[in-house]
Amino acid sequence: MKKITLLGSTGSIGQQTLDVISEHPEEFQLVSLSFGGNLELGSKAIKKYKPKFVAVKDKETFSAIQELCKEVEGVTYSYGEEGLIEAAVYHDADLVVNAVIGSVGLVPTLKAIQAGKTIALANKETLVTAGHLVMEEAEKHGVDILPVDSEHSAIFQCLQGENKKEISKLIVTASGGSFRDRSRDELNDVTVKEALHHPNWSMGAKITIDSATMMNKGLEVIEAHWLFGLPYERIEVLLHRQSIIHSMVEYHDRSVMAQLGTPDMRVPIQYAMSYPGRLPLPSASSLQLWEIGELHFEKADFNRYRCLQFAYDSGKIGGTMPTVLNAANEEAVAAFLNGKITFLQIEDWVEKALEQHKAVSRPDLETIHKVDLETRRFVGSLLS
Ligand SMILES: NC(=O)C1=CN([C@@H]2O[C@H](COP(=O)(O)OP(=O)(O)OC[C@H]3O[C@@H](n4cnc5c(N)ncnc54)[C@H](OP(=O)(O)O)[C@@H]3O)[C@@H](O)[C@H]2O)C=CC1
Ligand SMILES: CC(=O)[C@@H](O)[C@H](O)COP(=O)(O)O
Ligand SMILES: [Mn+2]
Repeated sequence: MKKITLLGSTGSIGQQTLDVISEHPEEFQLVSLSFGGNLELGSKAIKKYKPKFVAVKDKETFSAIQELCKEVEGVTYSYGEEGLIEAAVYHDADLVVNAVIGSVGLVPTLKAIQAGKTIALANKETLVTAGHLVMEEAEKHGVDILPVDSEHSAIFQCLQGENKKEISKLIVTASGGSFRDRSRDELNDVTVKEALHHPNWSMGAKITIDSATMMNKGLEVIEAHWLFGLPYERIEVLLHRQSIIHSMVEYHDRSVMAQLGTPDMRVPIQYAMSYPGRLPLPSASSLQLWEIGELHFEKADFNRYRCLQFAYDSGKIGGTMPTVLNAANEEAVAAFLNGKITFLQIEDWVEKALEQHKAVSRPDLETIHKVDLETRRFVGSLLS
């Protein structure tokens, strides 16, 4: 029986992680969870899974959730950043599924690693903003960082039993997002509703917008760099509109390994949770390639998807540059979702934030926090 902590339990990945736990009650027990402010889904999970520890975003939610779940005995509640960290290091858990959104996931991940927990990582912003700190800490504490992101899970699966030294390149597939069939000129007045309509995946709002700008793929290139230790020159992005091939690895004999499946995040979530073994998932659809008929591929266009170029450039510069990329993008996406800026202004804001920053190499946690905050302030000032 693996004892699980789930950070971000009310989100898209969080809810699918709960589905996986429900499919395998004899394999997984939820002992600690966190959520932000979604009292409906939060209380439902507490009543069903009866965790021992619950952390929420703020004091108001902290009071409300205790009232809503007063019949569930033996639960300790907490809130705020400290609460999220307490949930992450909860003593009885073996594995932490980090499914929070944004760089708020960084410190809980570092603390969970220091507490010796295995990490199933969906929260890619953690690796983008401070990948070197996370990987160093994982190495130091002998902790596995298991990818949940579908592309990285695919690569990880293609690497099983292979020698990493024999990899020639990683091929990360990209759907192209909500606006893949529109030209740049047609993006001037797209709406939030249109942007939130991903062709293949049902996901949280922020990642769906990232997918439409292709920043998601940029963040994933940086994520792959840290998880698999390859230089950016050997990480390629390939447009593949069906999201059936989740990513590939080319070895130096030119053999290419791919992982395929219907787009269903429960598969990579469960693989990270069951690793090194596999568990059945009968409710997932079986891939019928004859129904799909053809798989489609295109070269990634860096002029069309400027955020992809920004991500490669930031990753190659390294240091605090990806921290700026991530913080500026988080702020810009939130502003777009709140109707304050247009879709194309997202990339303008990110570009301006990157231009004004002088990268600091090998930043410590304090520097990461400082740069993250300064970037958010800078980007905020672009509105006024
Ligand atoms: N969705 C997907 O299919 C995929 C997602 N990912 C990655 O997984 C991560 C989660 O994505 P997704 O599930 O879509 O996101 P969602 O927005 O659906 O969920 C985010 C979760 O984090 C919680 N949360 C938000 N802000 C805070 C905060 N400040 N403090 C504590 N908790 C907070 C939310 O709580 P509440 O809602 O209660 O406020 C919610 O539980 C992201 O990094 C994303 O890039 C990767 C691959 C696929
Ligand atoms: C499901 C998943 O892992 C997402 O990151 C997904 O890949 C988004 O799709 P695109 O960014 O390829 O549109
Ligand atoms: Mn992905």
